[in-house]
Amino acid sequence: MIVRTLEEIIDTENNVVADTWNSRRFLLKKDGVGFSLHDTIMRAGTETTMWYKNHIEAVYCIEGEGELEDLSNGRVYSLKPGTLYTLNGHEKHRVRSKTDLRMICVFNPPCTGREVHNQDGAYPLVEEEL
Ligand SMILES: CC(=O)NCC[C@H](N)C(=O)O
Repeated sequence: MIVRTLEEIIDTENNVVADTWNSRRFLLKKDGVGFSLHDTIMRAGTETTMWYKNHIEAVYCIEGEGELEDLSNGRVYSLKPGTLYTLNGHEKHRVRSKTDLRMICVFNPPCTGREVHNQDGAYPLVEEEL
């Protein structure tokens, strides 16, 4: 069994800070459970364009207000606590945060730790052995 707390992660390298978000990474590839799980804050007043070509990501909003745009068809959805989106078609998308948005993010295949978006908005696929 793996038991972790946010307090334990916050001052470690598993709190990954990028320009518009920071991601507290609770479970990673090395944990061997088949997915990674992150508690992520998208900062108020920012927008982030992403395109997870190599991963499926599910995102569950638990705090804040914002907007999600599916850039494959222009549809716009509001984000608020209780909203889940899943990029099962690897859709290019954009998140606009009106307030800080707190999102629980699950990735398959799991992230390995330090990933931040490349120029396409993707995370590279790391094929390292455990
Ligand atoms: C919602 C979203 O994808 N935010 C970007 C950060 C990423 N999900 C992460 O936690 O690594």
